[in-house]
Amino acid sequence: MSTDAATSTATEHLTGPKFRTLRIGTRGSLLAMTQAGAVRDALISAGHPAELVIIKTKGDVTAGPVQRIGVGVFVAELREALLAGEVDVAVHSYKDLPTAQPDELVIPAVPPREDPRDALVARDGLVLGELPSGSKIGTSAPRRRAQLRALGLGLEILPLRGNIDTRLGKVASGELDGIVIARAGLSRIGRASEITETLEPVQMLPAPSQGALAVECRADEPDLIAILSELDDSTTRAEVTAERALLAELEAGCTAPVGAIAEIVESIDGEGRVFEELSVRGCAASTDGSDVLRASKVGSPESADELGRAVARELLELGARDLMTIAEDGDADD
Ligand SMILES: NCc1[nH]cc(CCC(=O)O)c1CC(=O)O
Repeated sequence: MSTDAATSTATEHLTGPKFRTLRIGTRGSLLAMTQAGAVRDALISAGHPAELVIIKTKGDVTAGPVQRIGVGVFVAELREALLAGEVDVAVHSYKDLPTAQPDELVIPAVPPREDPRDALVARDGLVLGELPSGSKIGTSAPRRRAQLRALGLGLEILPLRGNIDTRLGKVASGELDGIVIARAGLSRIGRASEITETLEPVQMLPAPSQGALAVECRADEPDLIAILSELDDSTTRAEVTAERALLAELEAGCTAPVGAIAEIVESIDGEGRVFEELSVRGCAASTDGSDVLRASKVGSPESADELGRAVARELLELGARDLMTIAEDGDADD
């Protein structure tokens, strides 16, 4: 650790026997506050005083498409606050993080995740199969748009942004017949009852690491890293590691038409012993939904990273690179 006076002032609360109240940086949206609040409560329960500090990000004040504001916009300013020592901990929706991790920051905890699947919220309690051809469905993720189109239901897919409440409001007002949205977000803010269908991964693979949180801190704080590690869930960690490795191997970002789900499953060996395996499924799509490639593998949870990369390489062999390039050149405006 540096002997620089300013640095020791900023970190002295970490070097004593007890931490002072940990400052957790969060965006101000209801979802972000709920997620960071859950981490705060878990820390307090484990005996570590903690409080929330709201950081306003450009993503919260701009209504333009995510592609135009830039990938990672929801993340960058939280990280700046962390690096500047304004907060000790940042809580992110893991799927919003770029795949490249900055050297100065680490993620000591991935808490148990919510259901990673996507959900349909449609008018009149309708499920996908009941929506008439031409129904207007809102979603902003190229991944969701591509997979919806590939279902061949003749749905009209429209761009959708804003916080969860705004999005749900477009179904209630009749502007849209339905929206597709992460189930986890709805559950966390207590509105899962509005879901009319939870989409199975065979229809719609979620975004890599959807439903998971990343609890991040500076890399040079071993005491804090040890405390945050208590919140880590090894199952979620293995699943997210595989999904993120798949995304990284495809060299794609959080707005790419890439879906992935990794799940720890129980298998039985030749002698009847139960053991855990990691199942990984992935897809790459063109935004227009003309083609969705899929691949999957099952292996050891210890080789989560390699398993995710192997599924990605299979997608690349099937032509994923060309497919995703078509998507980028085409209408990727939402
Ligand atoms: N990209 C926005 C975003 N980031 C995290 C969530 C929901 C919570 C999660 O997936 O962990 C959402 C909303 C959505 O995709 O519907």
